[in-house]
Amino acid sequence: MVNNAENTVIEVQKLVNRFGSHAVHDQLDLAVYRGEILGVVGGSGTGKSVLLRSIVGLLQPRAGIVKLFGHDLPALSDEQRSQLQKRMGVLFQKGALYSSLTLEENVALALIEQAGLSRRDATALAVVKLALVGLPAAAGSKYPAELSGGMIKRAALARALALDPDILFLDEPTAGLDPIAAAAFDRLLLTLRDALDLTVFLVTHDLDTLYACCDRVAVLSQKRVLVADRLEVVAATDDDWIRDYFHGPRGRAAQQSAKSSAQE
Ligand SMILES: Nc1ncnc2c1ncn2[C@@H]1O[C@H](COP(=O)(O)OP(=O)(O)OP(=O)(O)O)[C@@H](O)[C@H]1O
Repeated sequence: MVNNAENTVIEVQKLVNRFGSHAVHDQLDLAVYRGEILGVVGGSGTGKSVLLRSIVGLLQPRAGIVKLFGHDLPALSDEQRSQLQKRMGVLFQKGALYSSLTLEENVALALIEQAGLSRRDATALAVVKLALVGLPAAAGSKYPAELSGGMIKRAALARALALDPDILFLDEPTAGLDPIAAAAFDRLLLTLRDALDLTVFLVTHDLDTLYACCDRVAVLSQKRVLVADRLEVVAATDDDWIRDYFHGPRGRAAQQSAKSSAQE
């Protein structure tokens, strides 16, 4: 697909975010295209999560424009904004499931609160969503504390997908998972993107995920997007952080592992 204005689902222009005197973003530009998995990387504190929060409307930027599906969020009425926000699903960094609710109840709650479904319908749909992310039926009645990190991430993903969003935002979904669970999550993400025609905004530190899943990678540095392009173009960019990240021992291992998988 050719990336152009027609298939741009997120457009960020001249974004400025600041906390007190600490500038996080200054004139940041970024476009996200329909159907892609965009990996967002950068050193710790470069503002990846703040960017995510600005796009989904959880944080009011100091300046700049954030357009979703061509609509400028602040220009919309509350009702229009809330309709648009239903087209986005978010999986936050810590999974953020309610510990006092079972997985089924966690997913159902999103459907009750955001789509106004009855408890019965919401529970029936929650069962489907949990199956969609590959969880066994028995997991639905379990509490988060009873499950592995990988299963919790899947349940949080089921909740992010509860309202059938067009865009999925994931904040470090494989953080804290062992390599096998992380690779399984990567494969699930690719399958779901294709099956559900999703666009994915993926904040990650995980080099294996970048190689396994991402169509493009955006690097945050010096308060802006330094480069947003295919992985090989990004990895060849002349920048100290990029060199250390992509060409350090972990970067080389991830690249090697991606090559071996492609040959299998
Ligand atoms: N609500 C807030 N109030 C004050 N400062 C904040 C707030 N949210 C974020 N920051 C600051 O903004 C900067 C960027 O934070 P952000 O969480 O986006 O970084 P990040 O790139 O996602 O980092 P990491 O990779 O470590 O998760 C950090 O210095 C953080 O302390």
